[in-house]
Amino acid sequence: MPPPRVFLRVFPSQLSSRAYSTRPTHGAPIIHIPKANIYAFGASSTTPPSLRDVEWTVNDGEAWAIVSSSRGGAGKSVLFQTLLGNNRISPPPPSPGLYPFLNGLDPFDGRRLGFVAFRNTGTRGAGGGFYDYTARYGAVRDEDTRTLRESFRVGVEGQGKTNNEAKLEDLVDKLGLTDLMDLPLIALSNGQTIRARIARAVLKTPEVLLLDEPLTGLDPASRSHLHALLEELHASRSPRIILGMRAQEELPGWITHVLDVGEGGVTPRTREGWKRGVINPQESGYGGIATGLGDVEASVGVRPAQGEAKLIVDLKGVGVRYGNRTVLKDISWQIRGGDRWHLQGSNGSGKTTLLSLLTGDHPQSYTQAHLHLPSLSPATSSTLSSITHPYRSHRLSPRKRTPTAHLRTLIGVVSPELFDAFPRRHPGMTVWEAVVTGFGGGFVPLKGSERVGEMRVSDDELGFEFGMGNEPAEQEKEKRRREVEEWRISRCWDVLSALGPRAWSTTGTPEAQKEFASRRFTFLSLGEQRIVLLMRALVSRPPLVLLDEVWSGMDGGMISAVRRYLTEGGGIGEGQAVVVITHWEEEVPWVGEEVRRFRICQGSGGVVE
Ligand SMILES: Nc1ncnc2c1ncn2[C@@H]1O[C@H](COP(=O)(O)OP(=O)(O)OP(=O)(O)O)[C@@H](O)[C@H]1O
Repeated sequence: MPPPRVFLRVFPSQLSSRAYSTRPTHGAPIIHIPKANIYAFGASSTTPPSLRDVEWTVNDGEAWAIVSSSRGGAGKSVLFQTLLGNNRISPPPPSPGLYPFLNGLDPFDGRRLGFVAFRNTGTRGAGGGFYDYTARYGAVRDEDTRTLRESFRVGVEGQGKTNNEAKLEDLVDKLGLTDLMDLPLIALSNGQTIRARIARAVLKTPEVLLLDEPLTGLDPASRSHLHALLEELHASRSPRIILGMRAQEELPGWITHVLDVGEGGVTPRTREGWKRGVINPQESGYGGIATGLGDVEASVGVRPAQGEAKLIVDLKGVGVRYGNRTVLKDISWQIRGGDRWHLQGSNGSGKTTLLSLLTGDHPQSYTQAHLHLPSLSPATSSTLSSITHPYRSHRLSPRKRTPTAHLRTLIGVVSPELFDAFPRRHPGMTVWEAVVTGFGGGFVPLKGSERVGEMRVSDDELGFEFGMGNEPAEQEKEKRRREVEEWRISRCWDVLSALGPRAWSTTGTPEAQKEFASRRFTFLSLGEQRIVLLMRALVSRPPLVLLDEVWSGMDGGMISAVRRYLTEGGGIGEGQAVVVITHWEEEVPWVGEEVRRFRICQGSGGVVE
C-alpha cells in the first residue's frame, strides 16, 4: 500500500468544470494545507524538512502566485512538487481514503491537475549527456519535423473535434501563435515555445493548472496578452491557475494573494501585503542587500572612451534565412572592448540566432561575407600576459578562419540553452572542475583538475609556436606552465570567492568556499548551478561575454552578489565586452549611458540612439 501522502484537500464538486459559474464565488477551500512540515519521500527521521510550518489555504475565487524570495527558487519547487503528490507531509491531515489528500482528484492525472515548469532544469540531455542545442540552427532532421500544429493534435486527442478546434483556434490567436503553426517545434524561439506549452496544457482541460515561471522569457507584449488570457481562464475556473513567479517580477493585476516562500518558511500574504523584490540598483536593496547608486558610478569608470577601444566583433550585412523565411537581414554591428550592450527584440525576433552567429554555433555563420570574430595571435615567450589575459592579445579574424572550438575559449556564454546542454553525466564532476572547463570552453572535466586547487595546462595552451627548431627548452616550458597554472588557479579562487556561498549565503564561512568548490555540480540547487556556470563563463576573462537570461533561477542574494561582481567587483575587466539579453530592462546590471542598446525588429537591427 502506498504511503499516506495527506496534504491537499481538493473538493471535486467545486472542481468539476460543468459545475462552475463564470464568476468566482467564495466558498470552501480549493487547497488546504494544515500546519505541517514537508519532507522528501524516503527522508530519514533525522533529515530536516524541505519546508517547515507550511500553512496554506486557497479559497475559491482567490488567485494565488507562489513566489520564491530565497534559496534559488528551491522552496517554490518543493511546494509545487508537494501539490503534485511527490512529497510527504507531516503530520498528515485526518482525511479518509487510500489517497486521502486526493479526495477524488488524482494529482498524477495531468488532465485534472496540470503542471508546466518553464525554468530550465538542466535535464534536457538524455541520460545527463550533452544535449546538442545547436541542432535547431541547422537543417531540420527527420526526427525533428513535427510541427506546432501536429503537437497540438497530440495534446487534445480524444476530445470532441469541433469543440477542440474552436478552442484551439481561440487559444492560438490569443497567444500569438497563428503564424507559427506550420513551423517545426524545434524552430520555435524560447518565448514562442513557452506560449505553445501553455496552450497545450490548457487544451488538456485540467481543473487546476500550475504554471511555474511562465513570464521570465516573454517580451512585455506577450506578458500582457498572457495575463489577459490567464485572468480569463481563472475567472471561468477552466482551469484555475496557480502561478509561480520570481520575486522581482511585477505582480499581475489579477493575482489576489501571494505565497511567499522565503528562507524563514512559507508566508501567505494578501496582494497589498506583498513587496516585490528589485534588482535595479536605482531602487532600494534587493533581498535585503542594499546596492546603492555608488556601485553604478564606480562601474562607469571601467569603460574606455569611445573610439579608442579595440574592436571585438565586426558584422556587416549579416543575414539568416531558412528557406523563404528571413529571420535576420543586413545586420551591421560593432562591439568594442569595454562595451556593455543590451540586445533587445521581441520573442522570435532573432536575438538567439544572432548570438549563435557570434559563438559560431550557427552553420550559416560560415557563409557570411563579413562576420569578424575574436581570435588569438600566437603568443611569444615574451608575452605571457597574452595567455593569462587573452583579451589583451586577441585580434579579429573572419569567422571562416576561426574554428568553433577556438571561439569557445574566447567567448564566455551563459544562456538557458547552455544550462540545459551542460552535461550532468559526470556525477562526480565537482564545482572546481566545472569552473575549470571555462578555460577551454569545453563541457568535459579537464585532466589534472580533479583535485580542488589544482589544474594542469597542456603544451598547446602554453602559447609557444612549436615546430622545427622552435621547441622551447624544457625548463622554459615548465616555468611558463607554472605561471599559467598559477594565474588560472588564482582566477578560479577569485570567481569562487566573489560568487560563491560567502557572497550570497548568510551562513557562508571562509571554509565554505573550499567546501563549495569540492561539491558535486549535479547535486547543487538550480540557482547554485547557474552561478557556477557564470563563474565558468567569466573565469578566463574572455574578450566577449554573452549573458542571456543570466538571473534565471537565482535568488535575491545571488543576484546582488553577481551584480556587485559585474559592476564594481572587477568581474568584467576594462577590455572585455558584454552583451546582455533580457526582456526585463531592470535586469541589465549596468545603467544609464554606460549601456548601449541594439534592437532587432522584423529582421533588421540597429543601435538605439
Ligand atoms: N529552422 C527554422 N525554420 C524557420 N524558422 C526558424 C527556424 N529556426 C528558427 N526560426 C525562427 O527564427 C526566429 C528567431 O528565433 P530566435 O530564437 O533567434 O528568437 P529570439 O529573439 O531569441 O526569441 P526569444 O526572445 O523568444 O528567445 C523565430 O521566429 C523562429 O521561429
